[in-house]
Amino acid sequence: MKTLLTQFNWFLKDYWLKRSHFSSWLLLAVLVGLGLAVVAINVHINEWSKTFYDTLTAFEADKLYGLIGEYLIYIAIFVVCAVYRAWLRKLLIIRWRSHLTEQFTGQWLSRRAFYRMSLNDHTDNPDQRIAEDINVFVSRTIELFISLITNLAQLYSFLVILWKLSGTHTFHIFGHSLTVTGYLVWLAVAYTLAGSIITQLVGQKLHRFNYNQQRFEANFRASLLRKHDHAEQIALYGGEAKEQAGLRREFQDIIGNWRKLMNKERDLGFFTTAYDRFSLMLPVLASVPLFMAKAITLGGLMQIRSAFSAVFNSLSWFVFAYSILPEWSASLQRLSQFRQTVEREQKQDKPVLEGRELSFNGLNLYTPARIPVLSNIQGRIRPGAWTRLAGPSGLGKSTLLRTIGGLWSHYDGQWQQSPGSRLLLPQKAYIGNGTLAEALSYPNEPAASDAVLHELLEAVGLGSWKAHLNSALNWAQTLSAGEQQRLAVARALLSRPDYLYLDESTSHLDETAAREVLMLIKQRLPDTTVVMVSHQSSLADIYDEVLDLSRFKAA
Ligand SMILES: Nc1ncnc2c1ncn2[C@@H]1O[C@H](COP(=O)(O)OP(=O)(O)OP(=O)(O)O)[C@@H](O)[C@H]1O
Repeated sequence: MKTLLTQFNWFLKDYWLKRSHFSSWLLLAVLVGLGLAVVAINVHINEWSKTFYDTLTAFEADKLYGLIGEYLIYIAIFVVCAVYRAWLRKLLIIRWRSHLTEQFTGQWLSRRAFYRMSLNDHTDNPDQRIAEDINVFVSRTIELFISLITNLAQLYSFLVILWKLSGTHTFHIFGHSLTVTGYLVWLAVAYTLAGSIITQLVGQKLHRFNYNQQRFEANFRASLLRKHDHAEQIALYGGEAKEQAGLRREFQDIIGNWRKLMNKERDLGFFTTAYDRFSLMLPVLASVPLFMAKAITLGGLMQIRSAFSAVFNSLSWFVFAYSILPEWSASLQRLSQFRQTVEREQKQDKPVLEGRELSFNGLNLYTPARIPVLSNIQGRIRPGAWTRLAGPSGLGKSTLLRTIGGLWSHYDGQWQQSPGSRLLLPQKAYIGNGTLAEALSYPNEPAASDAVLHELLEAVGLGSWKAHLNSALNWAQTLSAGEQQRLAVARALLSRPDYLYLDESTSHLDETAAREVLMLIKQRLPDTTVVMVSHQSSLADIYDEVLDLSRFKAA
């Protein structure tokens, strides 16, 4: 409980205790005000119903018009308050959610936390945390808070009314007499409590089935998405039948659980529907003794009925709120854990030691599970030269490139680099959505003129795509693997880094094309220090130096 409060406190401080969010406080105050206004109107309507039914029974037709007019005014105010309450609540939700989403995505994407988290299998899915949990947490917090105040006010107002209307009554049961004050209040409390306990008991299994249903639906969706992402490979293998069988199997889980869920809901429905329906008549039946004794009029009976129903609804809300608290606290916990993981990963970001050149002095590399990869690496990379990292597959060449590229933090010992920008081109370039000009300029916005980009495309061998510079195609699907590598080289030429790290970045090109592309880099970026990994042995003359990492293989 204490941790939950501490976690919640962070979210309060982060948004609600900042001066800049004063307008959200105003919004919240208006929302609470509208909720209280709705309660006040309900109280008036409750009093009105007594007068109205008493007027009816007294056949005072001339008074009816005035009463109907009064009712229409109440309804008009009620409608405006209720509609704006829902509208403003949504406005407040989207404000707080925007702030948190900005905050979470910003933190997650800063200091490479997102990259390190992607290396750990056990880290939560960011898509669920950022998209789903923030939404659940924000909506539930606001809904719970506002309805708590409104329901407390409604409960108090109508309990007072019901208490007054019940008066003190003496019941005669089996020869005994029992005098009770406010008996309708006790009846409402007992009826709601009994109903809620039975609903909880019958519906207990529903939670599990609902949870499983969401899980199975998510699995099915993810599976469909995988087919979309790997459409080409599946089509090439002719794996359609196998995939359909897999989808059918996964959908069977949905069907199986759905059946269990609908049966359980049916069982619960028998009780809850009867329970709700009966709650409409119960106060009438319970007031019959007062009515028969002429202690109350028909108007009084109707007033009791509506007051009872208000008390019943408010009490039921507390039970409902209690049942959604676990969902709320689970989203709060998951968000807090995600936030703490991001903070921890950000702290892993190690500052680069500045020196005169790129050099290693007893550098030890590990896997995220702390298994040694390379130990005690020594050496220097000559500024402006081209150095190839050599060694057998799986030795740790890419890991070293990731380290000097600023991605890998699982190391100790020392390495240093002279100040300057760096760019790492992996084997497979990332190409997001957008135009070819945007893909070329990534991660910056296109700043170069079309003429410059046309020339660049021509230079890297993508001249045939010049006409499509401003077309938004699915470039990751459209360009061949080799063309994607050419595009990555074009990006490097555009951004002109001081350090360029090439991790098998020409592996999809034939050796002549690879040589042309590398020579282009040499020619256009003569001062850039290049460190590369390549298995294309015929390119040996391209490098000035070779750093053989085999001797640093971890024991
Ligand atoms: N994210 C990771 N989690 C666990 N182990 C990893 C991770 N990344 C790399 N490794 C391990 O570290 C070792 C070195 O991998 P690395 O990719 O650096 O080798 P490499 O020399 O570049 O190999 P190749 O020439 O085949 O590309 C391998 O045993 C690999 O399994």
